Amino acid sequence: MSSLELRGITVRYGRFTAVDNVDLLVPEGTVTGLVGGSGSGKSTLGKAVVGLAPKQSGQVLIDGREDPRRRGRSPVQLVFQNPYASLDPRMTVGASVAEALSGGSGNGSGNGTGTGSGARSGRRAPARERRAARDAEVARYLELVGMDPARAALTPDALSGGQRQRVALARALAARPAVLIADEITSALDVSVQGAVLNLLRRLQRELGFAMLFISHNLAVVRYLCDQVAVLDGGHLVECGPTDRVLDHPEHPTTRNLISCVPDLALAEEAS
Ligand SMILES: Nc1ncnc2c1ncn2[C@@H]1O[C@H](COP(=O)(O)OP(=O)(O)OP(=O)(O)O)[C@@H](O)[C@H]1O
Repeated sequence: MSSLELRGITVRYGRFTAVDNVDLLVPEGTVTGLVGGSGSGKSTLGKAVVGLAPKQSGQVLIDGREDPRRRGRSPVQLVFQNPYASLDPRMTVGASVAEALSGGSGNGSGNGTGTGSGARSGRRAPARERRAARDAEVARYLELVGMDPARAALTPDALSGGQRQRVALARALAARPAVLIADEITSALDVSVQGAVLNLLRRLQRELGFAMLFISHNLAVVRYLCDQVAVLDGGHLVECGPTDRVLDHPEHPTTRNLISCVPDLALAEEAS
């Protein structure tokens, strides 16, 4: 299990500061919800963690170490809001997931989901065997996210939004992340499949034990999924604490304001 620690992260777009000196710890194996109004800097902070936003200053630490790349790849995976944009339309589902697998067959590292079928003896297996091992591993990741492995041969245009988001998750998990950043991953989906994807994410997070930064507008979902909540306002982290404490007894006016916009949570707070 791994932790994610952000120290003094600042992101500027030209002269505009989108994220200002943010410190945040996502303890190992736990989920932190990142909430805030529109434009408060949530996505920018998530992108800065994986180097997709221009970080002016600050450090991203995994298990206390900066940039601990494994096999040349980042231990942090980001799943975007839009499953239609996050997959290459020309690649089959199987090829997409296979691309994310580290070095072909499993190495038994990371979250322990590898097959262990690689050439540890030093002898390189014939191409046919390597392909079969890779296909088996792709099938396992598709099964992990509740998809029929027979769909590996399809391209994304043959899938529904919910199925595409499952493929995007399978792809992220195939990279065996220590940390997953989920940026509004259900907001582009039909309400009827949002619950299924969230249940899946909760189950996988518990089973595989990765740390997760869960970016969301939806405080009810944050309550369901997150151990702690961090609140952004104008690029500043204004409040952070255990989920029940922050949502039931908010200390900052921004948090109170966010809660007051959700009728059920506002009533729960009034009743407590
Ligand atoms: N590439 C960019 N260039 C310039 N400004 C940007 C860029 N990306 C984001 N911003 C600005 O940075 C601020 C934070 O944007 P960000 O997308 O991180 O907010 P957010 O909290 O994720 O909002 P939302 O919930 O609406 O997605 C906004 O004012 C936005 O306009």
